[in-house]
Amino acid sequence: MGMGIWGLTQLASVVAIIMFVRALYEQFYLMSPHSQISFFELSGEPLEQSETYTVIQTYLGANSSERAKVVEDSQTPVIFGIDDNEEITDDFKGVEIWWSANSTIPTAQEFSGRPNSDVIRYLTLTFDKRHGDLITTSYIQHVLEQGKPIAQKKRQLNHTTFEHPARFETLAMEPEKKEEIINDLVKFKKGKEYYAKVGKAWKRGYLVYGPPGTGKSTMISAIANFMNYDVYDLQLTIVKDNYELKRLLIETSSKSIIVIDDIDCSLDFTGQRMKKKEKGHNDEEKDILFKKSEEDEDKDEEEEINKRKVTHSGLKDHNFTTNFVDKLDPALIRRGRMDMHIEMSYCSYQVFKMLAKNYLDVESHDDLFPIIEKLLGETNMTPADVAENLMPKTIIEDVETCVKNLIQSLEISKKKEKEDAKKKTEKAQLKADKDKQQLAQEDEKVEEATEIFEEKVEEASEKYEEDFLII
Ligand SMILES: Nc1ncnc2c1ncn2[C@@H]1O[C@H](COP(=O)(O)OP(=O)(O)OP(=O)(O)O)[C@@H](O)[C@H]1O
Ligand SMILES: [Mg+2]
Repeated sequence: MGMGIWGLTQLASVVAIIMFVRALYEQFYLMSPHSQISFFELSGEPLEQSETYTVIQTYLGANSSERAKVVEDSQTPVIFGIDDNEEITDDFKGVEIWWSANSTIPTAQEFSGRPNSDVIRYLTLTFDKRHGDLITTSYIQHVLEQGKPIAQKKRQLNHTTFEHPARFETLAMEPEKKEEIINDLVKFKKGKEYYAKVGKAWKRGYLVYGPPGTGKSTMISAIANFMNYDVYDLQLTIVKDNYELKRLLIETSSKSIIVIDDIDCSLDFTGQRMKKKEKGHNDEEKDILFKKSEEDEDKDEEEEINKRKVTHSGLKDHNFTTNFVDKLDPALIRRGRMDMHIEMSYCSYQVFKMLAKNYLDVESHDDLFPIIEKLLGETNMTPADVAENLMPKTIIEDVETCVKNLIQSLEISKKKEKEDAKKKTEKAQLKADKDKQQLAQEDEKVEEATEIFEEKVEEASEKYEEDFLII
């Protein structure tokens, strides 16, 4: 009906008006159309990435179907977010939004405290000014809500951006053992063809174990530096199943070491581990699994998985554990699958000498070194504690004072160990006495009960006799 009153001319003029408005709009659009909001990577706190930045990056990465496709096709690791100078277009309720990733060289000191702080990254959101309200009220909230859960999952895999100063040269351990590990790594690195020839996946598993402070983390840093790989921290406690683990592993870039923090999940480990645990729950185990994948014939694409097992008593009963154990591919974590077992142990005299060389630049001392050798044979001290004791406490402390400090600590440690042992014996004795006492008490009770029983029997038979007589 409405259309009926519109003649052709009217319609033509409406079209004209629309076109005119559109031209005006376009002109307006080109003149002052956009607003921009930027989100910086750093939160202002040293070494801390802005949560918002991470969440947005995650949202953008997860949202880009095109990127996902590329990933599927080429089997390249998924890298969340967008890369420098890349642009992503998003659509929200029919409104187009543009995201770009940029970086700038810092001019002020405000972003200091970050290793490799050569650039500051930021994400810029560009949108039509007319949609300002929608963007600032709904869209940003939408992005954060969508990105957050994924970002949280992603955090299971923390890329450690710190520099790792540890090198094999400064890692104190028996030289033969160290050499064996280095040779193994070199062989692995060069073994691409060999692995392909024998039809084996190009991967390598290491189990690093030992009490706290014996250098397990230092060993991993040394390996990372030696292989020139990135280090990722993966918390197995949050990984629900195999699928998720695989997804996380794909997320890592190639040439990376993945450190997996794991609670004691009582996998079918050998009795050796159980024996260790009996000694004390301080023992820690750490698995490293190296995995290399071939992507480019010429490129040395490598991936490492470093799996770490921590025996933290407090975490033992946690639910994730059982979930995890049930669902995770045991092949990835079983001790038997590890190609090499590396035991990090308490400081030996040989290890002490390396630490003394590293920390004090001293190779021998006629009077003091023999004392240390004797003490190290009598008490257990971790390389971490030895190193700590060797470090000059003040700038005026000389080598001799430092070595003497260590001797003092070793003596204290020896005394404490003796006292602990004594206490333990005393405690055991006390318990034995108590058990004996309890046993005696129980015997007494049995005796008493027997007496009562006999009395009762007697009473009963007497009564019986009486009754019998009555009858
Ligand atoms: N074998 C070692 N050689 C050189 N330095 C060592 C060694 N072991 C320990 N250290 C020193 O002690 C510190 C702590 O060692 P590290 O963190 O590697 O021990 P860990 O076995 O990983 O301990 P935790 O079980 O507590 O994680 C290191 O920063 C390093 O300076
Ligand atoms: Mg450690």
